Amino acid sequence: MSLSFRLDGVRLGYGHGAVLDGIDLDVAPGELLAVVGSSGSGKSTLLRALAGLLQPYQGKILADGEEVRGTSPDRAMIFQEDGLLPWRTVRRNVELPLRIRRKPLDVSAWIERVGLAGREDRLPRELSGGQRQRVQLARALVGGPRAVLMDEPFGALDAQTRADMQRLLLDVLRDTAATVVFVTHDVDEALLLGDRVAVLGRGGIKTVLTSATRERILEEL
Ligand SMILES: Nc1ncnc2c1ncn2[C@@H]1O[C@H](COP(=O)(O)OP(=O)(O)OP(=O)(O)O)[C@@H](O)[C@H]1O
Repeated sequence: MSLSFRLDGVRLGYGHGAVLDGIDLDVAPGELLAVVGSSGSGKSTLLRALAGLLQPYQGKILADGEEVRGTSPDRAMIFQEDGLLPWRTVRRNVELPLRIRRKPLDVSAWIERVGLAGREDRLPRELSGGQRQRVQLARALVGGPRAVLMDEPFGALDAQTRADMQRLLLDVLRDTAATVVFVTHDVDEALLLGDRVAVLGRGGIKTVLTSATRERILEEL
């Protein structure tokens, strides 16, 4: 069920030179890979490429051995902010992946799972930042994706809400088989969530740490 990724000699950019080059990376099925790096190091760029939103200039990106050529409902994305459709209620935002796949619109269990029961009919602007990220989490998982790509999803939240969301994420991921790539600039978040931690810098992946410590990550950053 969970997806594996393989990047082989990947070069990524936006038409004016490479942002990342020579990227070789394997992500195992069911793994949670945290990606850290300073601002501008290319974390979002890497994630966009895994999502199929950005094609490499060179090299290959494979998902379960198949080249990634565009987006797929198998690979759900969660953004830091503005990931929801502002004119749709909580329920109708969460239903979206099911509508696209013409599946039954059975979302109540996920809305309850993320702690939003009773708020189904609210619009995103009527929710707190943390609640909006709960909606994104439910929407990402409701269709049973094989991978979830998360771009600093808790980066704009206060410390307590962020800690609550990290706990919720670890909890709900136990019920899914999804592979997760989680981008953050927060070393502690990467340590808490990641099975492994990839450190980006100087246009590439500096290292992938299997048993990461705070000191080791800070050394590499
Ligand atoms: N759409 C775009 N068009 C042109 N250049 C871009 C685009 N998106 C990002 N870049 C450039 O690519 C580089 C890497 O950006 P990216 O957003 O991947 O970094 P990041 O590590 O996610 O940063 P942050 O932590 O600040 O979000 C930056 O130099 C940025 O200016």
